[in-house]
Amino acid sequence: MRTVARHWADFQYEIYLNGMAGAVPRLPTDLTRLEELAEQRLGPGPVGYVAGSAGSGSTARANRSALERRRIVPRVLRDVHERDLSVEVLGRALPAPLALAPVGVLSIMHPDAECAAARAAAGQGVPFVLSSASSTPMEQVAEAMGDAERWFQLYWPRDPEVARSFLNRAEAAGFGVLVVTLDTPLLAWRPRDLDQAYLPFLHGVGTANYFSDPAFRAGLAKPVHEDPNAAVTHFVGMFADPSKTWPDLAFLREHWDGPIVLKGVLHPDDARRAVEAGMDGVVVSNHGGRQVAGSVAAADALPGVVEAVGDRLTVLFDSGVRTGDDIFKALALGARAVLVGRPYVYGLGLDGRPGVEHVIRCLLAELDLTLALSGHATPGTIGPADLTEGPG
Ligand SMILES: Cc1cc2nc3c(=O)[nH]c(=O)nc-3n(C[C@H](O)[C@H](O)[C@H](O)COP(=O)(O)O)c2cc1C
Ligand SMILES: CCCCCCC(=O)C(=O)O
Repeated sequence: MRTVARHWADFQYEIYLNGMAGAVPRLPTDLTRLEELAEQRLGPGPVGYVAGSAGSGSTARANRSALERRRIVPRVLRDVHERDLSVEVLGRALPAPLALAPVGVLSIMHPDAECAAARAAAGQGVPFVLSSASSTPMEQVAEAMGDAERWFQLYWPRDPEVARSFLNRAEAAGFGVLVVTLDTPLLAWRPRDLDQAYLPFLHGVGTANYFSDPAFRAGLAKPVHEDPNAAVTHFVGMFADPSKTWPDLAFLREHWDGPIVLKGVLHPDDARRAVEAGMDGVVVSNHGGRQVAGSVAAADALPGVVEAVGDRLTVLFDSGVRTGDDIFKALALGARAVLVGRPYVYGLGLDGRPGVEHVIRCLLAELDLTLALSGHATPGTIGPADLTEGPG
């Protein structure tokens, strides 16, 4: 089950060695600088879609301040010479507690889109979570990844035949974990997209899994290429179903053999219901602040969910992770692993597959060093005692 330990911090030495030969990294190693660079190079439409969040952005800001407010209390003299970031998640041996979050429509950022991001993840051994709303059909992404660890994110289609078809296709294409996103039964009020009237799906971008799906196409009067507008309209009506309730999860359990993880859980009672429904995990997430404006910060919700179900479910975390120390803090609050969204999307936009690799390597090198400098040799020894809450 265990993976061979990788020396993530070696990336630091690689960078310095390259520097002796006159080369500096193509992208900044402070990943918080990527958004601005991406906006300069790619323009406001696509980057506005990626960077944007719900309402005035208060949830996205709260995500950051909830992580920044928590401070690591380093320990010394603990023999951190040999380190191993590997963890077991949902029965899978991962080289580090990190996965790439499901992000739709990656083709707005780079023509190689999901395949480039998926190859980068595969090369680093990090799971890639493919969005239902990808610009590339799931089978093509699977082919790009070989045997590498891949999970499929479901936007639960209104039509059960389409839902069943997605699950069958994902299973057949080797996606091992189903991540069901529950926080987006409707698209939130997102002023940055509204002000630019920019929504790629309405142009048939990010609809590849639907337009390639036999059950979806069976609902169209004409083939997609003959009437693309009708296909888009069908997609908009199909994409999600706000009338779903907890008992509906039985359908997914019935049609998916592997682990099922519910994404977008913030309340301990919802986490308890996930246990009752036979789910395997939850992602404590507020969708990177893109859904409920004024929502609780994901890092503030994490301890309550861990306390409620941490001994019965795998608790994952996302929303606001930008650095290795953010990952450390999420682990200290009880997450088993974290998902990262926007940083890798900016890396993709700026440099394709190498840009995504850069982001993964920076995050994990920084995590490795943070672990060592805080007195830990493995993620397993990190806990709440490693954190304090600083002022403001
Ligand atoms: C442009 C964009 C598209 C997204 N698309 C999806 C999606 O298709 N499915 C999904 O479950 N989450 C989606 N998310 C949310 C991410 O999975 C994740 O929860 C969020 O990005 C984490 O926050 P972070 O960006 O601060 O890391 C999207 C996020 C962004 C930024
Ligand atoms: C109408 C399709 C909406 C897909 C939403 C993708 C997403 O999760 C996000 O933008 O956030």
